[in-house]
Amino acid sequence: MSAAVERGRAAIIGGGVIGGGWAARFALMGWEVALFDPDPEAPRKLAEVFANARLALPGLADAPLPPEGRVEIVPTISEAVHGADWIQESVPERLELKRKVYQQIQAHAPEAAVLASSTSGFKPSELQGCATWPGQIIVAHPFNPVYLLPLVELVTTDANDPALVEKAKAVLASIGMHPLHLRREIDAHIADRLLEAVWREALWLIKDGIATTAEIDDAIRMGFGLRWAQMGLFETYRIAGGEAGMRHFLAQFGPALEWPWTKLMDVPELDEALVEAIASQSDAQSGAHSIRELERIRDTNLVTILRGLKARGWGAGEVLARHDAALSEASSLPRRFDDLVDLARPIRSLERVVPADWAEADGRMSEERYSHVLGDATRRVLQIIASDCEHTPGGSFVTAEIRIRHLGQAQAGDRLHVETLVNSGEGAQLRLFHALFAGERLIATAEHALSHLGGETPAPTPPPETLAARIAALVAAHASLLRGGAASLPAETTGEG
Ligand SMILES: NC(=O)C1=CN([C@@H]2O[C@H](COP(=O)(O)OP(=O)(O)OC[C@H]3O[C@@H](n4cnc5c(N)ncnc54)[C@H](O)[C@@H]3O)[C@@H](O)[C@H]2O)C=CC1
Ligand SMILES: C[N+](C)(C)CC(=O)CC(=O)[O-]
Repeated sequence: MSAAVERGRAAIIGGGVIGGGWAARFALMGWEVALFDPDPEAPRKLAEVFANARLALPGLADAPLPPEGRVEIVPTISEAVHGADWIQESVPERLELKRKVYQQIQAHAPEAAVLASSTSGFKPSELQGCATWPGQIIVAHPFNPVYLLPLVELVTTDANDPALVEKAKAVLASIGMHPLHLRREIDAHIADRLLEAVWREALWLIKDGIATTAEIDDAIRMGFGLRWAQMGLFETYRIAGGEAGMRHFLAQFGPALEWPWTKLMDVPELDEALVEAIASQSDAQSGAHSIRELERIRDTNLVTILRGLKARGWGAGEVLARHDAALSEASSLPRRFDDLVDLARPIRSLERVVPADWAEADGRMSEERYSHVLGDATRRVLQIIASDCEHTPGGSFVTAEIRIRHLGQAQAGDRLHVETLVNSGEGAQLRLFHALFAGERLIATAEHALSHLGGETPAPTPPPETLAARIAALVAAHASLLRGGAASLPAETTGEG
């Protein structure tokens, strides 16, 4: 679904915590962004959100990304929404303000644009109330940080054309999100209902002097919060029921629901004393870091967790894996031998961004990641050479030797690419030459020697005829580049400098 969506133009109305996150997600996924916010501080805040988002979001992908879209802060709503395909309203949570803003938006917006609200609590029918075109308005409720968390609750009404709803789902999936379409509208949607329940109990625990903010956070992050990151409530409790599963769990723990464990129905009064207790405990817990520092810590942790889930193909990791597949499909990197239109060019064998969790404490990409990236480039070249060919069962190339020459450094968030030459292919042996760039800077070269194993015997054997012919064609085409200095490879990389 996601590969089919054209990148378009997003208008972001309100550029605070949530609007800034939307702007970053759209722009980093290649959309043009126009943002309107009357706050004179909005450009500074937006620049800081973008700096953090650039370190975090692109590194979620193990696939080539589109170039970052242009971002413009404009002085009026009409300029922001002009020509927009998607309009995301993220102004403060006040119904009258939101309705006023829709009047202004709809006086200038294209009728076909989706007008989505980030509201945490209002139902779409309330937002559609006095609108010029109620059918254009939906709820797309994201989670902070919008540029990393995939969930977006999509809430619609009968006033919305099903085609507009499908378009909304496709756009959200194309920017790496997981649209959860609610069966019907309800105050505060699904996730905030759950969050509010936990929040209310937490406020009571502080008010009653049972726990501090730090202790409550430990109770979450050392235990059930970790479980919830990968399985939800029900799958987790199914396992907790033992071999008899959910029925046994309900029989054993269901009666507890009637015990006086919860204060859910009572709302603690948020009086001065409670506000002071929460705020001062929170200062003691986390005040040593600025909010931007906390955001960076949170983002790196989330990137690490999400990438772990992606490696397992589970939960939010499945969404990331699907998005990677769509990004790869949409990229211009060669995948098949026929994609090598001009054999006499180096093969563009990798494009990716350095993820936050690949960096040392000072931000530099750690040494083992050079081998990782260059290994991925080798794998891609081997896939290209072997594409659409019949394989000898068990036949494959294995690494015999890798020599890496370090020439510079990459940082978290840097865009990497690798250009590869095939420098020899005698018998069972294959040698590749990689040049690794961070942006335009050459940061490493590598020689990768491989042997072909035939499958039936452990001894190296020449690859099948078609593969051997392709390798020979590439060796011949690349020979002059290796001798004379490739057009897109600096002379020193090919040993001619
Ligand atoms: N903060 C959160 O954790 C989440 C908030 N939301 C929802 O997102 C929306 C925005 O919330 P936040 O970003 O947290 O608030 P915020 O206070 O950080 O940002 C709101 C922004 O809107 C701007 N603004 C005010 N009037 C405006 C107008 N007439 N036109 C354009 N911009 C205007 C403000 O200058 C401010 O920059 C709310 O509906 C909220 O419920 C949704 C998910 C999470
Ligand atoms: C506190 N909140 C209701 C604004 C939270 C959300 O809406 C979602 C989130 O990011 O937790």
